[in-house]
Amino acid sequence: MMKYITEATAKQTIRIRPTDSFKGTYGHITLVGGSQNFGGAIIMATMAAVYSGAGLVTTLTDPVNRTSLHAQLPEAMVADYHDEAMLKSSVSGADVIVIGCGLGTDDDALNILKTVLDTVQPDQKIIIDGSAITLIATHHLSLPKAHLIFTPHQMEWKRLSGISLPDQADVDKNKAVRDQLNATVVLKSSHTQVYTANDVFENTTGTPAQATGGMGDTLAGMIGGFVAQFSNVDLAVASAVYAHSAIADELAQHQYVVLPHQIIHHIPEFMKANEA
Ligand SMILES: NC(=O)C1=CN([C@@H]2O[C@H](COP(=O)(O)OP(=O)(O)OC[C@H]3O[C@@H](n4cnc5c(N)ncnc54)[C@H](OP(=O)(O)O)[C@@H]3O)[C@@H](O)[C@H]2O)[C@@H](O)CC1
Ligand SMILES: Nc1ncnc2c1ncn2[C@@H]1O[C@H](COP(=O)(O)OP(=O)(O)O)[C@@H](O)[C@H]1O
Ligand SMILES: [Mg+2]
Repeated sequence: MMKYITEATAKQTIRIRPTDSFKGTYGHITLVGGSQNFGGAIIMATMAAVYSGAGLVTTLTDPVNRTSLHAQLPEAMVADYHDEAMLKSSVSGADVIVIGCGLGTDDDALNILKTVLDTVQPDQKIIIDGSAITLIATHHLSLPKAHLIFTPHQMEWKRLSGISLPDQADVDKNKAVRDQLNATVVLKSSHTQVYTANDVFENTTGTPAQATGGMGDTLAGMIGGFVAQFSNVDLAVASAVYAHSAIADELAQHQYVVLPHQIIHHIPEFMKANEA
């Protein structure tokens, strides 16, 4: 039976911070992505992770993106994703990895993705978005033992699952592929659904004002931030999906279009209003 993601989901998840805590309490995220052409995607994902409250954030990207990322977000550490030793150690040191936002699909991107998938350990959580999903589908890459969270839009889900867009309305078909992948699947659309081991949740927030490039990159970073901080992974994913679109709904009351960076700036306020 379909369950719904509501304000109650967010309030059940977002916790008042204990006084006796420090940055290590809130998780270390490593994000990997941002080719020379798609730097904006990894900047939005990184900002979303930091504004969601992740304790420590490291971004591995093409060096051409370093200055623009730091100009917006001095809080993030940045390294070159071509440096394989650095890539491996940054992945090993993370609680949560986010890969694929603006990664692209060329040979460099494929090699970087393979290195990350080879390095991930079973106790880690990895959010697989955008180009990383396309690469896994195209090259039939095998998946690591880890907590896998895929965040496909409908075309990416078609590439990964083989399910046509009309057939994606069939929850049982999506579920069957989720079971094969043994992953959490966030199937993004105007009514985003979250497939977990035991449940299917449908989001109740969202607006066509969100239909703009970078919106999914922002969600991937938010999911990373929520999963890094809140121990129930399914609730953390569902709450990030809810918050991303609830903030957009609020802004869309007065705006024709809502930009990803505008959502990002409102995350801390949303979390404060819903902490419990
Ligand atoms: N500023 C930046 O740096 C940005 C960087 N980005 C990065 O770019 C990379 C590629 O990601 P991508 O999603 O743009 O391309 P891709 O996977 O080929 O999908 C496009 C194809 O799928 C279709 N399609 C798409 N959505 C659909 C849907 N919901 N339902 C149905 N169909 C849908 C679409 O159809 P069409 O629009 O042509 O009708 C088209 O054929 C990725 O790494 C991402 O992070 C972007 O985030 C933008 C901002
Ligand atoms: N009409 C809509 N209503 C609600 N949400 C939408 C709508 N259109 C797009 N979105 C949301 O915007 C995001 C788009 O993700 P994606 O296609 O990966 O964007 P990008 O890769 O450009 O960042 C998803 O979270 C999706 O749910
Ligand atoms: Mg995307």
